[in-house]
Amino acid sequence: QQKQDMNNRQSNNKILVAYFSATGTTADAAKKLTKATGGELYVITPVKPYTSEDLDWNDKQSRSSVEMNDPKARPAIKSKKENISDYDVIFIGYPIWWDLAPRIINTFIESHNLKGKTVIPFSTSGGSSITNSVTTLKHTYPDLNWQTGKLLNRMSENAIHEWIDKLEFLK
Ligand SMILES: Cc1cc2nc3c(=O)[nH]c(=O)nc-3n(C[C@H](O)[C@H](O)[C@H](O)COP(=O)(O)O)c2cc1C
Repeated sequence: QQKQDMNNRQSNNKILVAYFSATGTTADAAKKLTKATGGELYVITPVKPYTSEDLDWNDKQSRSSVEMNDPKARPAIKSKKENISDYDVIFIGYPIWWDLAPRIINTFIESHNLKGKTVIPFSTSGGSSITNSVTTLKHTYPDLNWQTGKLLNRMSENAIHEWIDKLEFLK
């Protein structure tokens, strides 16, 4: 039955799993999600990779601190996803930074036309919930069709499958 569902889903929706990951945790979650959805994986790559110094949240002058303190910061991305118009459903994954999505997620969203698509955030964190980051994204981009996001901390492939199977808009 599950196999059947997957096949139906693939024929009805084209799914993209786009993510940014600085240290690999969100990348792992994105790969599991890709398997569970039958979607295509897409890495949001910064032109300038984040070093461990860049990620030092104790340093107010670190790159991540400076970017997150500036709502208008838009770190450049290496490339745009071609043919984004082909996709119906876009998962967007990111690590929680200061209770928000990293600014590079804004760069990704603003570089592509996501209007009319179903957009589902997912993230990993050190313990914070995804809620505030999703509220902020919804507020910043009210014209997009946002769905409730999910924190995928330490989630198994099976648990991700269970979540996916409950999403009506994927059916
Ligand atoms: C600059 C920075 C800020 C962070 N802020 C938070 C936070 O507010 N809450 C939290 O739970 N974790 C926070 N974290 C931890 C990351 O969300 C967590 O380690 C995440 O899984 C990293 O994902 P990645 O390996 O895909 O980059 C922060 C990490 C960094 C580097």
